[in-house]
Amino acid sequence: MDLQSSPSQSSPVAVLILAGGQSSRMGQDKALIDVEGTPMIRRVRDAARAALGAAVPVWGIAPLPERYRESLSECRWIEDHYAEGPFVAFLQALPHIQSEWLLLLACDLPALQPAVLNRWYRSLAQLPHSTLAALPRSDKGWEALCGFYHKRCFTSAVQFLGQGGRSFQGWLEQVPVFELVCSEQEMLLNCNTPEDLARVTKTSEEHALS
Ligand SMILES: Nc1nc2c(ncn2[C@@H]2O[C@H](COP(=O)(O)OP(=O)(O)OP(=O)(O)O)[C@@H](O)[C@H]2O)c(=O)[nH]1
Repeated sequence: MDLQSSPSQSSPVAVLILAGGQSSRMGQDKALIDVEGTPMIRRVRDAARAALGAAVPVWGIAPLPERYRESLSECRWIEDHYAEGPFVAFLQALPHIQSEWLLLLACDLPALQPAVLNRWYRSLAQLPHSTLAALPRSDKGWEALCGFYHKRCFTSAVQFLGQGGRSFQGWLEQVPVFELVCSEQEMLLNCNTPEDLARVTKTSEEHALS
């Protein structure tokens, strides 16, 4: 697996959005579904920018980047040559992004709260040097696709890949991860099914009315 690239200019933090996979539970490409009139992938980008500043570099990785270019124009796209899931996509993107911290986000997180992402980002400066990732937890375990990774994690992630590892959860069991407090668990909702989508739409309509 070739993980080389020409590195970009460094910045303290960047955002990486994952778009790809099968969307088999949704039955159509989740990234492009409108929630409150905005494609889900753009909502994710907008929340990240609101949290980290409009100038934060935003990257996307997808097997077919052209599918998303219109919805996410001001984004640097990387082609995912393997389409072997989120961990392998993340590893392909890391050599392109030289920021100290990377906020990794799935494209199917329509309820992200910028204030929470901002609070998490500000907490990173206090973490021990050994920390490679800072993530929230849910009852399913680490929320690997909604949190921060330090650039030092690359070596360990490549080693894990070399041992045949392909899953975030397996890798995260082996590295120092800091738990980000998340009492706002509703923002971690992955919109995977038409039922999830109906719930998100109903919640946003209720907020609009209140
Ligand atoms: N670039 C890239 N992103 C992926 C890949 N597989 C999944 N993703 C993204 O990872 C996130 C989580 O994906 P999942 O919901 O677990 O999987 P999915 O294939 O999209 O959906 P299902 O078929 O319903 O499981 C979403 O943002 C997907 O777009 C992949 O192979 N490459």
